[in-house]
Parts: sequence; C-alpha cells; structure tokens
Amino acid sequence: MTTAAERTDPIAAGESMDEVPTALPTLRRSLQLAHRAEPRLIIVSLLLALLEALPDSLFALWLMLLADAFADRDPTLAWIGCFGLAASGVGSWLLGTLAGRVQRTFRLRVGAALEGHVAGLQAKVPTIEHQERPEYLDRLSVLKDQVWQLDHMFLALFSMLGAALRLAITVGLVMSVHPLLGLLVLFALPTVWVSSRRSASAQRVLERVAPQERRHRHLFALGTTQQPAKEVRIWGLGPSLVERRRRVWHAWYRPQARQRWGTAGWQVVAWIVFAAAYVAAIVITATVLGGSAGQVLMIVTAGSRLSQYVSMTAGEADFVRMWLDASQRLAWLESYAGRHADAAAGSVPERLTDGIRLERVSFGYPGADRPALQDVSVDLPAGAVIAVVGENGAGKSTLMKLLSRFYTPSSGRITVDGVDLERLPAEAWRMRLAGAYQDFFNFELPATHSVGVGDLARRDDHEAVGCAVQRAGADDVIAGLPRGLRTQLGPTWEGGAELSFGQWQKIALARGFMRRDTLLQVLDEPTAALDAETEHALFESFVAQARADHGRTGSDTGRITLLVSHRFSTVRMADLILVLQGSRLVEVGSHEELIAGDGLYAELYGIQAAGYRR
Ligand SMILES: Nc1ncnc2c1ncn2[C@@H]1O[C@H](COP(=O)(O)OP(=O)(O)OP(=O)(O)O)[C@@H](O)[C@H]1O
Repeated sequence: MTTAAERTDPIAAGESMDEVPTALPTLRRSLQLAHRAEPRLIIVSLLLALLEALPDSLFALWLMLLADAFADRDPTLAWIGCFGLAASGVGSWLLGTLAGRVQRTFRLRVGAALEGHVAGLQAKVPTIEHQERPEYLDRLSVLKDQVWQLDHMFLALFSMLGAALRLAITVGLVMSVHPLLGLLVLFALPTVWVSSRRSASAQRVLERVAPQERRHRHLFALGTTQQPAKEVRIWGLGPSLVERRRRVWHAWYRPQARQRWGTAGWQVVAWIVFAAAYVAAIVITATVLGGSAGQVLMIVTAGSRLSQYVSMTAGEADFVRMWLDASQRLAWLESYAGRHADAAAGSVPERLTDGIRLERVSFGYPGADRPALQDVSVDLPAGAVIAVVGENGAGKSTLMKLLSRFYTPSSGRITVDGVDLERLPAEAWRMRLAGAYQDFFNFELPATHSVGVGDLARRDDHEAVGCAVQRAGADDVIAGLPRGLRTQLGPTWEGGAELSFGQWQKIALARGFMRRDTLLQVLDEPTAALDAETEHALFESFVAQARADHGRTGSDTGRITLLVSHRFSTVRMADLILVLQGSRLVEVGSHEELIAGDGLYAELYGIQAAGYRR
C-alpha cells in the first residue's frame, strides 16, 4: 500500500525523474492531440506537403527528356519536356505558397491548443509540489520553452515525409539509368546517421545544463525587472549580478558549443564520402555505362538533388527528433498529471458541524532534511476563530498550506467533520475556502476585478466587491484611486495606478472576503504590512463578523477562521490560540488559559506587552 509520504514524494515512491516515455508512442500521442485540435488542417497540411514533393523531384526527368529530344531531334519529346518543366515550375511555386499558408495557420492554431493543454495539465495537479521542486522545475522550464515550438514538430514531420517522397522519386529516376546507381543513396546514409546522433547528444547536453539555463535567466530577471530593482540598487548588486550571470551563461553555453564542434567534424567526413560517390556515379554513367547526354544530365541533376533530399530528410528528421524531445516531456507531464490527478470522490459538507481535526500530522517539504511540522494533533471547532502564533519558521504557513490541500501530510491525517481531507476533491474543497496569504499576488487588473477574482462568478458584482473592500478596510485605497473601482492597477499599464505594498495587501485581503458560504477562512499574516492599530481594528471587525455569522440561521456554515499573526494584541481576541515552536504544537488554549498556564505564550505576550508599554 502507498503511504502518505510516498504519495507526496514521487521519488520516494520509486518514480524516477529520468522516466520519460519512449519516442514512438509519444509521437502518436502528439499527433492525436494535434488531430483533436485541428482535424481538417492536419490532413490538408500533410497532403500539401506530399503534393509539393512531386513537381520538385520530377525536374531531373524533364531535363533528361529535353536533352534527349535535342540529341534525337524529337519534337514530341521536346514538347513533353518543355511542358513538364513549365508545369513543375508553376506547380512548385503554387503548391509551395499554398502549403506555406495552410501550414502557418495550422501551426498557430495547434500551438495555441498545445500551450493551453500544458497549462491545463499543470493546473490539474492538485498539489503545488511540482512547481517548487528543482528537478521538476528544470524539466518544466525546458518544456515551457519548447512548448510554443512543439507545433514545429508536426510541420517538420510533414516536411520529412515530403523530403522522403522526393528522395524515393529521385532514387527511382537514378536507378532507371542503371539499378546499381541506386547504391549512391547508401553513401548518403552516414550524413543521416551523424545528424541523428547530433540532435540526440545536443538534447542530452541541454538537459544537463538546464539548471544553469534557469539560473542565468533568473539572474537576468533579477537585474532587469521592477520587483527586485530597489534591493539590487541599495545593496549595489548590479555588477556582481552581471558577472555571475556571465559565468553561469558560459557554464550553460560551453558544453553546448563543445558538443556542436564535436559533431561538426563528423559531418564534414560524412559529406566528403557522399561527394566522392556522386562524382564517381557521373563518371561511370558517362564512360562505363555509355549513357546518353540526357542520362548523364539526369544523373548530374538528380544526383545533386539526391544529396539535397538526403540532407533535407535528415535535417527534418533531426528537427522531428528535437521536437520529439519536447513532445516526450509533454507526455511525461501528461502522465505525471494523470498519476497525480485528484481521485478523491468524497463530498464537501454544506456546513461544518464538528470542525476540523488534525491527528498526529507531520509534514516535510520534499528534499528538506527536517520536518516543517511534527506530530500535530488538535481540534479546530466549527465556528471558532483560531489564532496561530510562533517564531519564524515554526510551521504556521505550512499548517495553512496543508489545510488548503496544497500539500498532503507525510503522516497522520486531517479530517473535516470526520472525513479525511484527502478524500475531498481539492477543487471542491478550495471552492469553500477563502484566504489571504502573506505572499499574496498583485493582480494587475482593474481594481474591481483585482478584488473580484476572489469569487470569479461575482467579479463584476460591484456591490459584492464594495462589501469585500469595506470588510478588508480597503475603502481608503479605492477612494484614493482616480476612477475608483474601475481604475486599472499596476503602473506598467496605460492609466494604471501604483499602490504601496500595504495597499496591495489590503486589496489581497479584500479578495479573501469575496466568497460567501466558506467553511474555512485562512488569514496568513494578511495584514503584516499594516500598522498594529489598523490590524487590531480590522481583526476586531473580522472576529465580530465571524461571531455574528456563527449561529445565524441560513448563513451559518460553521466557518472556521484561522489567523496567523505575530501581534499578540490581535491574537488575544481569538477563541483558541495554537502556539507552534520548532515545528511542534506546544500549547493550545484561550488567551486567558495560556496566560494562566504561564508557558511560552505567556512569556512572548509579556515581552510584547512590555515593548508597547515602553
Ligand atoms: N517550499 C518550501 N520548501 C522547503 N522548505 C520550506 C518551504 N516552505 C517552508 N519551508 C520550511 O519549512 C519550515 C516552516 O516554514 P513556514 O513557512 O511554515 O514557517 P512560518 O511559521 O510560517 O514562518 P514565518 O513566520 O516566517 O512565516 C521552515 O523551516 C521553512 O524553511
């Protein structure tokens, strides 16, 4: 049986990072995806790629007919040759233009569909571990870079089939002079082999240097984006960032350059072998085989085209291989998302009767050497306002993340009215949560939407948004905006207003108050940027509201409000206070009980109270 720890940690469960699916099933899967997105365009694109091959590869035949017609003074043959040449010229241009247009449309549409597919797959995983774990991040970062080019794979595949058809026709023409001349194609095989090796080894190197690639991009973003700009300047980090980025860039680039030089040498050797065989074929046709002028001209033309078509087939095969790698990553993500998809089938209660219970819950972040929470057991009664306190790193936010089902406990369990939280579908559970987190995000949207996304269905409901704004004490922020709730937020947008950190935090808090009928309200230091007095006043109103809601017929969902704060003047209002220390729950009780207990809470409260009195 799989343990909770193994569910959280796929590597512990024996899931190797190197397990990418094999090429052929991947190719079939990608073609199915493209076919589902664009069923007609994919067929038309393929047919055009094949049709385009015909006029191109028949040039040598028309030239041979023309040359023989002049030698034999045969006007019918001359007409056929001329007509064929003209038809090939016009057909080549017409089909090329048409194929180009159709394929461009196909590429854009399939590209958009694939991007959406990748984003959807990532969102399908209920936990956020894959977005925090370096091994996964590196693989995802390469995939994100490649996904918008994945659509190239289909075109490369069609071009490869077109090139292979050209090659087959050309080999047929050459063999029509003498079957042994078909051997010419064998001499072109080393070029194909070198090309295919080149791309496989390039991909291996790319995978090896993926951490350096992510790091040099990160360093570039640090030096050029707005968010870190102030600290970068104050600490004078600019030159050292430039230097570090340069070093990391070289560490990323050098192995790739070395690999390219290595394979370039082999390519030169392979092409020399083919060139020697090509010259020999012309000489043999003219001398040993005593070929006509037309046949020699055909070997000259078809032979040179043969090398072109072989390199085209090999080049496109190379591309297919390259994009196949992206496609393999995509298949890996699909199977990862499939394995980690939420299979929970329980139903989230309409209202909480008993509450939430933690039974010997422990959790360690993947790769971390010490647990972030250990052996935590506590009852969170329905309708209660509960505060969580503790030093930095004690595990407060981790507790919030476990309750939000972003992670699964490594051991122990969390129950909601007696039902294991893991049995409740993450999405349905989260629909009944509202939260404001310390690492909130600045949604640079019109203010009404920046708040309203907290309850997507009501984002345009000005009354609901206004109410949430008022509950979060953000009225002053909105009042200060030139167009009120309609103001675009974020200075990089036209007419966009910039907010201070505290103002952004109030907007995030308002977002956390949009949802109705929630079962759990998580407030993870949502007011850390505000002054103590404002925070105190805000929490008084949250607590009053929570208590007023509790017991009110019709609107009572038994909601639990969980609040993390470092300010004890705020915390004391809660019905229950959890004190965490070094990842363990060390005290639980009301303010009065904990003060009477004279433990850690009483000590910390005393220190802060004395600080305020001074
Ligand atoms: N994504 C993560 N990956 C690995 N370790 C993490 C991650 N997030 C937190 N930790 C570690 O887990 C421990 C608990 O962190 P947590 O954020 O829960 O503490 P906290 O009590 O909320 O701290 P603070 O008061 O500073 O917000 C810390 O040692 C932290 O370094």
